[in-house]
Amino acid sequence: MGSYRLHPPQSGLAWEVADVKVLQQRLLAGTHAVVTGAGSGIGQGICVRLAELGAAVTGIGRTDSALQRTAELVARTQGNFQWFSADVRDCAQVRSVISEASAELGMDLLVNNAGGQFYAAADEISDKGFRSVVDLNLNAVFTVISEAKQFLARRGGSIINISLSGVERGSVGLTHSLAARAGVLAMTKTLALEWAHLGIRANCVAPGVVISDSLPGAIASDLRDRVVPESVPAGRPTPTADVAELVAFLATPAGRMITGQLLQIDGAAHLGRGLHMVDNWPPGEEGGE
Ligand SMILES: CCCCC/C=C/C(=O)SCCNC(=O)CCNC(=O)[C@H](O)C(C)(C)COP(=O)(O)OP(=O)(O)OC[C@H]1O[C@@H](n2cnc3c(N)ncnc32)[C@H](O)[C@@H]1OP(=O)(O)O
Ligand SMILES: NC(=O)C1=CN([C@@H]2O[C@H](COP(=O)(O)OP(=O)(O)OC[C@H]3O[C@@H](n4cnc5c(N)ncnc54)[C@H](OP(=O)(O)O)[C@@H]3O)[C@@H](O)[C@H]2O)C=CC1
Repeated sequence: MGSYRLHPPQSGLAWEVADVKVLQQRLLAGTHAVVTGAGSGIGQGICVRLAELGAAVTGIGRTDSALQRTAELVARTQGNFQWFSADVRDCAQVRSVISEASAELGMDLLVNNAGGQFYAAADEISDKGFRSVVDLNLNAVFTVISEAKQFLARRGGSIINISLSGVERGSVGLTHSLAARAGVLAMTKTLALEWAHLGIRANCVAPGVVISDSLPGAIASDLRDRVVPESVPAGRPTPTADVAELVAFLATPAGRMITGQLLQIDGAAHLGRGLHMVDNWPPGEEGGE
């Protein structure tokens, strides 16, 4: 048996199609979804798809113009979208917007998507830098969930925490973020236990590389042309639309027995050698964030 090596994807595969939408139209009509980090990238894609499926969607983020752009995209689908400007690291702001958004509507789906980090070696991360990333990717998730619980409990709602593919193993340059995401995974499993009797489900959805408009152009092309082909067994990035479709599926009754799970949507990247094994990745001072 030869050693395993990555092969470029064959041409003509069934998955070489534009964004695929498999869920029944209006499947989420009558539901209310709250999405953090709604003004760009994955969060924006999730908002648009949920609204297209009939959910009333509330988006949260810090930048009004970005949230306004999501509102415009949702409007094209005849969907229902409201947004609140808030920093998820600010507990008082979180409590205020979650309760204002959900007092009447209740909450059927909460997507904790706001997140991010900078790439840095562990010995280059200051205490403040570590805490800042953990605050965004772990502490804020707890605050949002804590406030949302009373509304999720009304009808039995679903929590989806957006994570990172490979969260169960290490990755060079991501000490702070992986520490936070591992904490979120443990939190997710624990809440799946504690709140199962309320009908509240909790799962993590962990995308592999998603090349969205938010990434700087040089990073995006390096990921697409070199890093992904060299590290993702499927040889391709994860489309935002695929993440949105999975999130929507988990929110439907068909997902009612799925809870406490980590769903990695990454073309087997988590089983591969890891992005950090590719030369010149993570990006250093020349190309990094
Ligand atoms: C399958 C795996 C895929 C992997 C790819 C993953 C991709 C993504 O996650 S895409 C998401 C895209 N967006 C982002 O990642 C967001 C980019 N980052 C940020 O927005 C910010 O860095 C932040 C939110 C994570 C932190 O912001 P903030 O709290 O405002 O932090 P400050 O600027 O005030 O800095 C605090 C502290 O952190 C130090 N620091 C910041 N950048 C770096 C750096 N590159 N290297 C080292 N240290 C850094 C900064 O210096 C401050 O510390 P002190 O110097 O001690 O004050
Ligand atoms: N892109 C990728 O390859 C991957 C991304 N992920 C994860 O998916 C999630 C979304 O990433 P992606 O769409 O790529 O990145 P973006 O940077 O486009 O999205 C992050 C969003 O979160 C918002 N946000 C950031 N900080 C805060 C805050 N303190 N309060 C409220 N909102 C905040 C940002 O808006 P604003 O700054 O206006 O507040 C932004 O809209 C993140 O958790 C990311 O780590 C996971 C795997 C791979």
